[in-house]
Amino acid sequence: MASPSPGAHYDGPPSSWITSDSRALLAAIWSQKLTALVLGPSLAVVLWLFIADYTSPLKRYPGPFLARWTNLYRWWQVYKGNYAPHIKKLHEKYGPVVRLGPNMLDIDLPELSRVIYGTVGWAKSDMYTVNSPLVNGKLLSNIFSEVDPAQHAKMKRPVVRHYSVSAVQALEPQVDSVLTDLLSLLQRRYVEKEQACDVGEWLNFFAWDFMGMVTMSHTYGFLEKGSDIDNVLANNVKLVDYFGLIGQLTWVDYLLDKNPIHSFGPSGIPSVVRFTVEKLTARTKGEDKHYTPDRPDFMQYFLETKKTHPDLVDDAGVTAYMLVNLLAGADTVSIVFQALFYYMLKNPRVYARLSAEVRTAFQPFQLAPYAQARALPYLEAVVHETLRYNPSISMALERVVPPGGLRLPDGSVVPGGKTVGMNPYVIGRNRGVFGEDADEYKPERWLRGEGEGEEEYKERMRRWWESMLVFGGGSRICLGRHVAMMEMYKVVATLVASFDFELEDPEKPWQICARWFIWPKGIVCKLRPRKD
Ligand code: HEM
Repeated sequence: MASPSPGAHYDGPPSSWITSDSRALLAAIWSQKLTALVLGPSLAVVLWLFIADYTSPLKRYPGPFLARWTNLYRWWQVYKGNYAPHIKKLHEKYGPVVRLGPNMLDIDLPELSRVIYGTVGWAKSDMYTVNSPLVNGKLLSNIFSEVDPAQHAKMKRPVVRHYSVSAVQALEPQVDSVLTDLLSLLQRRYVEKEQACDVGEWLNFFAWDFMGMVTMSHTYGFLEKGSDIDNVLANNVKLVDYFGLIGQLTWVDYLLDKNPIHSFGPSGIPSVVRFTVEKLTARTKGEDKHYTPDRPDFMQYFLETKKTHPDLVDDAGVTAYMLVNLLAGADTVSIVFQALFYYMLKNPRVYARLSAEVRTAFQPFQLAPYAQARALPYLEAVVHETLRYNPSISMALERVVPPGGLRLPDGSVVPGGKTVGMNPYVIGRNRGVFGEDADEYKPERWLRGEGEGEEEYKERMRRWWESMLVFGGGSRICLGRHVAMMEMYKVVATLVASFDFELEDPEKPWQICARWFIWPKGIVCKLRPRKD
């Protein structure tokens, strides 16, 4: 019998070599090997999952089955785009504490908001680091994304005074100039031409141009163009969605956006970055034609900070503060505006009462001064109710439990190192705080009730605001909340005093996509000159 020589063709042993007995034997050996190969690791994984679940200190907290083992459950809910409403349903099913991941609890206990957001030592979770780019191998955090409380305090200290009520009131002329543009564009394009107007889209253009104006005395030009420019708005949605999605699986960020070989992350908004840097360069060279010292803006405030805190703020720091303003302040306000117009127009009672109040105070096309607008009680009620009912943020504001743990009202203790968070949407609809009708849009709840004493009313308002997390809380509370309030009061009062609005199809609901933000779409209206 010739053995096959190296390199020669070999057809295998003659079939007569393999008897049926040896075939059966071979098959048995292979099936044993396969069984060992497949079943062994599978059993090990199942055992590991069982042990991980059994020994987890969070095992007592209820939640969806898959969430006990993987954050993919949360990722999937974000991906589906109905996050906040879904989490609310989970709380209705499981109670105030829901386990949303192997190490994460979503908590609907407003009485704990002061503890989680208002006490020292509660760091933001690593979800936020997705928001910090990797530069030369180091995370470049910003005032929103920094997770270390001490580092965050260093970033906040130099700029916090520029967001105070008085600093913000000094920006009012900047608001007026963009508001004037909005009014005349709506008048020319829609009222005079009797065309249906996608009000949501225009409020979004306004919110972005407004942030450009208060930040660098120059708009990006969305209103003038009447559309997106360089895909800034579309890419920004991708950027924010990436944060919401990959924030659930932070390690994936190192395979995608922070991949050292090639980044697969979202493209970002390079033209906005370029525009911001150009404006800053022009200002520092004294060549900025749009800036006059009698109309301050945030860039000027931040440049002052560079002088007062040279150890903490350089040009890159000024650019970062400006960019965070744009990214944190445009979409958030735009979403609340859109929700306010949608719910106001869906509820004729609300629209009638608001327009009666506003029209008594302001003439058509009069730019409502902030001080006067915020003195209108029903307008205030509508703004507060919209913030409660439809906060811009759809996800929990995650924090890491400090080493001492978190004691829950049932006596259990969530150990240090675990992640907990409250969702502004869920908390805003908590029946224990806002009443059995918390799921209804009803601005009247913010007015003083019949028979309610002044002190009692003030105490209720204090309690409600303390519970609501629409602007976050404690040392990480939204820096721009006074800016947002000024913008909302002035814009709503001015628009409602100027035009009659009517939904083009009152039966057609808007569409929302709830990931990190609750993106609205489809608020198409007929606009007419104000009748009375
Ligand atoms: C209705 C509008 C707004 C809403 C609902 C809102 C909401 C929030 C929330 C919930 C946080 C805290 C996030 C967390 O703890 O994870 C936050 C932080 C922040 N917001 Fe706003 N925001 C709004 C408008 C603005 C505006 C207009 C600006 C800029 C002028 C702004 C700038 C910031 C900044 C800089 C932070 C980070 C603060 C820090 O960590 O120290 N926001 N915002």
